[in-house]
This record gives sequence, structure tokens and C-alpha cells, in this order.
Amino acid sequence: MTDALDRLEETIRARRMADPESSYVAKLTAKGRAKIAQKLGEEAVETVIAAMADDRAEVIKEGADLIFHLAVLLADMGLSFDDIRAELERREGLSGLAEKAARKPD
Ligand SMILES: N=c1c2ncn([C@@H]3O[C@H](COP(=O)(O)OP(=O)(O)OP(=O)(O)O)[C@@H](O)[C@H]3O)c2ncn1[C@@H]1O[C@H](COP(=O)(O)O)[C@@H](O)[C@H]1O
Repeated sequence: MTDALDRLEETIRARRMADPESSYVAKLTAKGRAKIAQKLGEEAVETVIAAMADDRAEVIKEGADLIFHLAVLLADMGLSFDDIRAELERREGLSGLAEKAARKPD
């Protein structure tokens, strides 16, 4: 069963090499990874600002922008939400502190 995130990823993969004049995904991808990452950061900040204003409708909109730009970045790096899902599944059952300890090299 596909959900909105799966469909978004499919669309992004299909649009990456489209005409930048007709596609935002293609336009942003053509600008390079640093620009994609910058846009992701901007959307994160806008989400924070909406949260601090207690604006639930705006958090939904900015959160959608944030996830969209994360999907564009993942696609640019040959990654997908399946990789994020796998990492979240790995963490299931670990406490936050155990997860932190498992990240440490020694
Ligand atoms: N979900 C989105 C989506 N969310 C946000 N955006 C775009 O992200 C941009 C972010 O807004 P900003 O004002 O920050 O950026 P901007 O001023 O347009 O760009 P910059 O000059 O700052 O780089 C806007 O242009 C939004 O339209 C999106 N663009 C596309 N999608 C999805 O991607 C699909 C493919 O889109 P195209 O590649 O345009 O065909 C669409 O059908 C949607 O499903």
C-alpha cells in the first residue's frame, strides 16, 4: 500500500531531471545539494517560528514544506524514507538514553 510519502518520493524521482522551467524539484535539484540543504534548514526555522507562535495551521504547512525538502535531499543522496523508517525501527524498544549510548564510538 502506498501512502502520500511514497507517492511524493516517486514524483520527486520522476521530476528531478525534468525541465527546471516547469518543475520546482528540477529547479532546486539543478542548484545543487548545498542549496537543497539550505532550503531544508529554512523550512525547519519557519516550522520553529510557527510553533513558537502556537500557530497549529502554520506548523502543518511549514512541516509539509520541511518534509518535502527532506525528501528532495534524500533523493539527491540516493536515500529514501525507507532508510529513515529502518533507522526508526532500529530505535524502537531502546530508551532515548540507550539510543544515545549506542551512537557513541566507544
Ligand atoms: N510538495 C511540494 C512542495 N512543497 C513546497 N514546494 C515548493 O517549495 C518552494 C518553497 O517556497 P519558498 O518560497 O521558500 O521558495 P522559492 O521562493 O519558491 O524558491 P527560492 O528562490 O527560495 O529557492 C515553493 O516554490 C513551493 O511551491 C513544493 N513543490 C512541490 N511539491 C510536490 O512535488 C511535486 C512536483 O513538483 P514540480 O517539481 O514543481 O513538478 C508536486 O506535485 C508536489 O506534490
